[in-house]
Amino acid sequence: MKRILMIGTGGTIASALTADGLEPQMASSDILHYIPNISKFCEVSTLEVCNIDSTNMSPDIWTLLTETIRDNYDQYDGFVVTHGTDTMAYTASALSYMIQNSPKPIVITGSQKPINMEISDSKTNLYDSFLYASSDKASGVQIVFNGKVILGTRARKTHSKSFKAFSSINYPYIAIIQDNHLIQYIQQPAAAQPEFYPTINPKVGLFKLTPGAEAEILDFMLSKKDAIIIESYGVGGIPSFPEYGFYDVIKKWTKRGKIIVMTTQVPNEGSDMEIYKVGNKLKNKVSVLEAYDMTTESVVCKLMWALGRESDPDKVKTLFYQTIANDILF
Ligand SMILES: NC(=O)C[C@H](N)C(=O)O
Repeated sequence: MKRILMIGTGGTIASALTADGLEPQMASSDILHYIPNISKFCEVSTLEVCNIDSTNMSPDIWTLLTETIRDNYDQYDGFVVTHGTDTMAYTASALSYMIQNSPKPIVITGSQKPINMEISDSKTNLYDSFLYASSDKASGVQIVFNGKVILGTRARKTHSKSFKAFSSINYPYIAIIQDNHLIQYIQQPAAAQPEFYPTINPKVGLFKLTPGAEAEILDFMLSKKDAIIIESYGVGGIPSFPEYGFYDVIKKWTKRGKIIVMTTQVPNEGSDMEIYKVGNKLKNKVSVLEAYDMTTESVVCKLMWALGRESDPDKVKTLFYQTIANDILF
């Protein structure tokens, strides 16, 4: 019998309807009562690190989650974290960098409808998550949702209401679960022991380009943060007319040691800045990094992890381009 630790954080799966809308209220032990059949294959202990709508998720809670899993690691065979869907992809990315090469599965799940509603995806998602966390083939960090197992570094919320809330970006599903049967397509590489990195640097920001966007705003953001991700268009570039001022702002702050990563707002296939002149100059004359096939969620969390370990831009660059949990393969 597998021993699984269920860690509650809140979200719709733990929510009840109040006069002001849905609010997380249920403890993990209450949620567990809805899926008695899992006792056939696992024994579950429960705890909560918080009980929040995941809109309130923070890097401090990621540290707490990492420490909780680290402190309980030896006592359990796997972990199920219940979480709101809104920032679940960020937490899946964060845990992929903060807990690396885990031989034991760390599964994150949640739902689009509360567990006590007549029509809800909660019970299936939870049951599937415990099934996956109890599998000998599972390892590392992943989201289990709507019958799909998505690598933590590749998940993105792509539907705000329907049960198929998550997609796997630029990477296949690693497994599917159909009628309680697990079909494992890809096994994650794991080490004998995981590495835990509970300390991260949260001073990472995101600047989304829109026609008319002002370099002044980017300048302000770079004055406040240690790293900025620019979510650009297409395969990547920056408005290049000198009067726009973007090139000068980027040059000024990279010279001062700030990290700038270019990524794309296009959901699939990633960046390739060298294709167009608007990106090429930036890539080759200024030391701007590039996200390639990584998700924006992973870029945010990878920078927090890398900046938590190093401050020298060359060392951050080396960590950034290192493939971790299959996050960058381009
Ligand atoms: N489906 C959900 O869980 C959404 C909720 N607002 C949350 O992220 O906590």
